[in-house]
Amino acid sequence: MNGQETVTPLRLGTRRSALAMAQSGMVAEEVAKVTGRRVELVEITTYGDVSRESLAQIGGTGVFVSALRDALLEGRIDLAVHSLKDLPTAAPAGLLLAAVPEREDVRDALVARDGLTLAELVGKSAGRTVRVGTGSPRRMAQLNAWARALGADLETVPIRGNVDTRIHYVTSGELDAVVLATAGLNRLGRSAEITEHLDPALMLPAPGQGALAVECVDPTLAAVLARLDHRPTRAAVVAERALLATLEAGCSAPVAALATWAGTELRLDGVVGTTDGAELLKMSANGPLVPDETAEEQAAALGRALAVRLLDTGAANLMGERAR
Ligand SMILES: NCc1[nH]cc(CCC(=O)O)c1CC(=O)O
Repeated sequence: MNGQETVTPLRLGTRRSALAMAQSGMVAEEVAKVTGRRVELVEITTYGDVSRESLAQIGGTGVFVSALRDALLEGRIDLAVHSLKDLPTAAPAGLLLAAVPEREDVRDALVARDGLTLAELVGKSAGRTVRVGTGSPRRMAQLNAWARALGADLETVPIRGNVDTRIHYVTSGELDAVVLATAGLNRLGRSAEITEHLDPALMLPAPGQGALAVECVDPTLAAVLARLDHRPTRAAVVAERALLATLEAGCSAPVAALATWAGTELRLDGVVGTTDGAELLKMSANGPLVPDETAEEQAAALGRALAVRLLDTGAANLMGERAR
């Protein structure tokens, strides 16, 4: 007996998808190490998992998160693991973002037929439309903008579903390629199926992509879970999410954002566009971050400032404009 069996295990709430289970399993091991407690996974079905409607119809990626948050607030679980990019920028009162562990690969990945890259697909499909599956307006906007600039005959096809379902569109021959997050494929041990890692210059990732969020309610538990926090990752995603939150208040066009570190400088790239790729606005900002207790607020200020510049430069006029 090591004594661990006598204390109640921590209940870690997770979605049931293969990706969520893989992510939660990894975090559970780390949580067990820092808390010295056993961790059991509690599977929670979210509306996003059972509905086949498009994410836009059912209210965005927040549908994956709200059932887990309800379980936390009702005390049915002690902590929850989310993909940070699915986490709405506004959190209900009482929830603590206890840890943002070190980020995985941030890039989007192409899984294409015959091992091809995007450029090869377009080059080898003369006279035929290249069909690329993605349900993400952000990915559609950037793929379509890329194709327009090249005069390439490419069509984005809205698809949804888990990683298996999406890759099956390619293996079945229905689509030429699909775009997925590299991080998800890596965590599932399926990186070998990636045929191209898309350069962020072509396909800027979603705010928070590749990062996880560990949420809980109990401040004592949060203080222990803070040992899983990776500060450079947290500052980066704080900047990206501040940009997203500010843009969400000003327009509803697709948004991409990526903060990267160069020494003590945080560089933030942002993209806002129209889904058809006819307009794509790209801007970046740099901030030397002082690594003190205000680092997160400095990162957030960088994100808000870039969002305001994007809005002033035309993001507010893009399709889907909201009154402001
Ligand atoms: N929108 C669903 C979602 N949420 C997080 C990931 C991947 C893992 C990550 O970005 O951390 C995915 C799948 C995808 O975009 O291919």
